[in-house]
This record gives sequence, C-alpha cells and structure tokens, in this order.
Amino acid sequence: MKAQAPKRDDGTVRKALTIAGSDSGGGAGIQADLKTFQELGVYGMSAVTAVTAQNTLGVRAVYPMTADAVAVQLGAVGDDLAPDAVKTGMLVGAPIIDAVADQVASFGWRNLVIDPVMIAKGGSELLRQDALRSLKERLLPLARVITPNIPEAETLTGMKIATMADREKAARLLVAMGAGSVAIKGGHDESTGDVTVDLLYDDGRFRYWESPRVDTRHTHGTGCTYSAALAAGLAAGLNVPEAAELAKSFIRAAIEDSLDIGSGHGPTNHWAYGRRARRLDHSKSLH
Ligand SMILES: Nc1ncnc2c1ncn2[C@@H]1O[C@H](COP(=O)(O)OP(=O)(O)O)[C@@H](O)[C@H]1O
Ligand SMILES: Cc1ncc(COP(=O)(O)OP(=O)(O)O)c(N)n1
Repeated sequence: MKAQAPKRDDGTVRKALTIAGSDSGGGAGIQADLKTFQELGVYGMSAVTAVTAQNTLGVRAVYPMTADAVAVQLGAVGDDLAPDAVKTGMLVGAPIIDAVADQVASFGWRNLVIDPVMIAKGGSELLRQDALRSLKERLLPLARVITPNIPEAETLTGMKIATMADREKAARLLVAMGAGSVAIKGGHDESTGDVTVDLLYDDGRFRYWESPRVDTRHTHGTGCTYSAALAAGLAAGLNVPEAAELAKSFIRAAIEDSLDIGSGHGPTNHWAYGRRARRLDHSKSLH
C-alpha cells in the first residue's frame, strides 16, 4: 500500500480537532497536532485540557483546565465547525475524560482517535492514575482508533507485552473492550532490533509497518505526531489502514529529520514529510 497525503484540491476544507495539552516547547501536545494537521492539508482546531511549562529537558509544571472549560471549548467547536476527525492527547484526569466523552457522544463524532497519553518521556505524569477507569469505560468505547505505545497498552489491558504475539493479544483485548481499531506503536519494543514495527488491528485483520530504527534522542512528541497524522488521514477521508500507513510515513520522515534544538530531547520535524513529497514532485517534473 502506498502512503498518500490527503487530497487538497477537491474544494472541501477538511477539519480536525485536537483535545490535548499545550506544550510550551512546541514539540508535543496541541502544538505537534496542529503542525501535523497543517502539513497534511487539514484545517486544525483545538480544545486545551492543560497548559504545561516544558521544553526539551522535561516538564516543569502542569496547569490543568477545569472540565467545564474543556466542555465549553468542545461545544463552541461542535456547534459551528463540524470536525471531520477528532483526536485526544493529554486528558489530565477523570473529570476531563468524562466531559470529553459526553461531548463526543452528544455531537456524534465518529472519527475519534484516542492517543492514551499517560507519561511524558521524562517521566512526568500527564494522566492521573485514578483516571484509568474513566478512560477505559467512558472514552475507549467511542474510539474509531486507539493508538497506545507498549507501556500504555500494558496499563490498559493489565497484561505484559514482550513479543509480537503479546501485542496481538493486547490489540484483541482492546477491541473487546470497545475500541474500533487498535494501533500499538513499536518505538518501545527493543525485541525488533534495528527496525520499529507498528501493528494495526482493524476489521479482524493484523497489519504491520516497519521502518529503520533511527538512532536519535530527538524523539519528543513522536506519539502525538503519529496520532495527529492518523486523525488527519481520517479527516481527509482515508480508511483506517490507509490513515495508519500515512501516519507511519509522516512520523518516519519526522524522526529521520528530527530537530537538534534545545539541550535535551529535541522535537520531531513536522516539515519533513511535506518537504520530501515536494522534492519527489519536483524531480518527477524534471523527467
Ligand atoms: N527511534 C525510532 N526510529 C524510528 N521510528 C521510531 C523511533 N521511535 C519511535 N518511532 C516511531 O514513532 C511512533 C511512536 O512510537 P512510540 O515511541 O512507540 O510511541 P510514543 O511516542 O507514544 O511513546 C511509532 O510509529 C514508532 O514506530
Ligand atoms: C502536553 C503534552 N502532551 C503529550 C505529551 C507526550 O507526548 P509524546 O508524543 O508521547 O512525546 P514524549 O513526551 O513521549 O516525548 C507531552 N510531553 N506533553
């Protein structure tokens, strides 16, 4: 299957909404999502769940919004702007998750991508542990796709994931818990050696995407960027496997050309996928 950027010239403006935390350093959270939407030709909208003070060295502080403030933002977008896809990132705790679940259900947003963000790479907690039940019982059943990394899939399912067979079992369990499809990302799976393998369980079938493991510490915001690209693909009308393929291509380019800025874990490069596509177009036009 060939990864394709969403169509841009069919006259329709495709719109995606991110419900997530703000990352002052610009590499993860709302900022990563909006940059990804923009690069993929999808109009980006946002509902902020928390303001974080963070940079490439880590998270210094978290200032959560109230659940009401999140609900009102979602109401403002939903009453007027009809998102074609919605993704969630950092949701802080149970009250915000419940508010998001209520609004998603009442607006009937079907293209919901849940990135079950729990802990930042530096170890800071982005979801309170007592929120797990709300995440599993209220939000997960509304997901068209859930995109956990391996530690998140372990927390959600309660099982240890060491092999690809374990990952497949976890994906089946997450579908049994109510998710439409499951993408379990492979960045944390060291058993695959010098490649990373992402797994998708969709419509009863497993698919796998493999790419070279890049030896870099500049991977801040990988999960946010992957799930935002997947949501952009759905917003543009791709089906789930096509959107997962697009997400893998987008994040692969973003990590291969990641940005060595700041003194810690630099961000992925949200320009990389588009720049490569433009270079390809240009070289085709020369022949
Ligand atoms: N070092 C790496 N080289 C190439 N791809 C990577 C690397 N680390 C992560 N990825 C890819 O980035 C995406 C996010 O992966 P992962 O690290 O599992 O999630 P998270 O960022 O949520 O912890 C996946 O598509 C994964 O394959
Ligand atoms: C505001 C905010 N949201 C999410 C994250 C975690 O993002 P992720 O893509 O998983 O990247 P890392 O933290 O793992 O680099 C965050 N840091 N901040």
